[in-house]
Amino acid sequence: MSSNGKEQLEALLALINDSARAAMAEYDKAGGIPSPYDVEPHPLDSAPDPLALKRSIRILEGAVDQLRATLAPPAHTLLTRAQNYYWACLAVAQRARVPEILKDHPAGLDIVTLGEKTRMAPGKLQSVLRMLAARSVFREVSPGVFANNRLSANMITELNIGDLVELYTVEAMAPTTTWYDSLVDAEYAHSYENNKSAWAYSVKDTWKGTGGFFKYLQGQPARRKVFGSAMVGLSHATGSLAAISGYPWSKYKTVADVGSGIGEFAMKLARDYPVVVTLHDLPPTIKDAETFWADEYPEAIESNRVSFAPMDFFAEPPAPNMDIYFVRLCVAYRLIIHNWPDKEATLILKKAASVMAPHSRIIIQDYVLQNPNPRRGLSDGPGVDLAPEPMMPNFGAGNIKHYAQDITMLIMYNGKERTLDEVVELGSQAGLKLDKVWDLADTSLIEFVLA
Ligand SMILES: C[S@@+](CC[C@H](N)C(=O)[O-])C[C@H]1O[C@@H](n2cnc3c(N)ncnc32)[C@H](O)[C@@H]1O
Repeated sequence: MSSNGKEQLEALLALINDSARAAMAEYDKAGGIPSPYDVEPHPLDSAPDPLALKRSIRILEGAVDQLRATLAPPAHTLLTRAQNYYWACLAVAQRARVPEILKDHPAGLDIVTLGEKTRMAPGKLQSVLRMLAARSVFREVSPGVFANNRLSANMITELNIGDLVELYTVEAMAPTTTWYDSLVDAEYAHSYENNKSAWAYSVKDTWKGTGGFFKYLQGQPARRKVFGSAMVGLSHATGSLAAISGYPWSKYKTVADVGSGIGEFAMKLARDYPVVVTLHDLPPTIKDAETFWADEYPEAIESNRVSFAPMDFFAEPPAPNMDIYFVRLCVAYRLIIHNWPDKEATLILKKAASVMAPHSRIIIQDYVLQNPNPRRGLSDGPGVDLAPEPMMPNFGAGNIKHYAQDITMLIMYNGKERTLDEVVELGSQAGLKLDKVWDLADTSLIEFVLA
């Protein structure tokens, strides 16, 4: 037992106090400090890159979790973690569109009316909503009467957080029920092929197609729509739009977004900078992208600031920059490399390296996993922060999204999140060398040039 336990807990308490006050100051600057009983989103909820807030929350959540795990009886902690039905209740509320139903009822709706509107038994729905209200999503304003609050109201803004919740609680959670079976199955256990993931195992008796999750999605227009929309929410929730203001895009003219999805990031980029963007993705997704741009930003199509180039990034390189005036080819990979095991990820990078000009850069935007126990005094790499003592150097639960996303990638694709060293190694296999890391608190931009 540590003799300086008291000192360490006092230090954690001080970190909690300081980081909470720093977070309050950020809210104060942006329209006022929120109350636990707020019913509307705060202006800062939709800010694209609240970096300072995220840096404070990373310390606050990490320190609170360490303090709770130290002081609570272990059996209590293990039981509450094992009984984490929270995600399943979120899935029910989102799929039943409860936040939407409550939107025009600020005083709340009784559970019988909610049951009628969702076609559910009132008693069952009440258990779901009570569980969520106990963790600050929805508010039980009087017994059996539920209203939206700031968190549930955030599920119905144009940031598509509701669809993000649906993607993670439906597609990504379903395979966890047979995850262990896949980990010990003779055919699946030791394979890192994309089509031998825990997700592939979970659908092997029901889906007759071949390939992994993305191949499956191409034949599922409704689920593909949720996926495309959820990526907008993911960009926001991971703060990845910080890449728009956190990188000197004005130095560049052309951006090929490989595995662009519907091109929501590229659209924001094209609105903020005079860049010409090329979207690369599988053919059905590129069709969805064309519709999305025609609806949202037709001027970019009319002025040829966007082109839609269907491709398979394992089979073909991205479009080489054929306009010789544009000497810098910016090839942006966003949230893509983590979907793939090392062999495939290297192949994607090699294809791009083969068409790079000397000034071209490859930017990988991803979480960078930190070694949980690096020696103090040694950073994980240029631009990667370490947590203050006595926190775990990787911020522990303050960075839990990174480790959760690592598990999501493993379950869905046999992919993974990587440490900086692992990403640099992938790059070097593809003939690239690291130029710079841009730490955006949640994600990082890892910038490569030709070796
Ligand atoms: C996680 S999503 C990321 C989308 C977008 N970059 C973003 O950050 O919102 C991965 C994308 O890779 C695309 N993709 C998967 N396999 C592909 C392949 N073989 N060739 C091209 N695109 C592919 C998917 O269709 C999907 O749009």
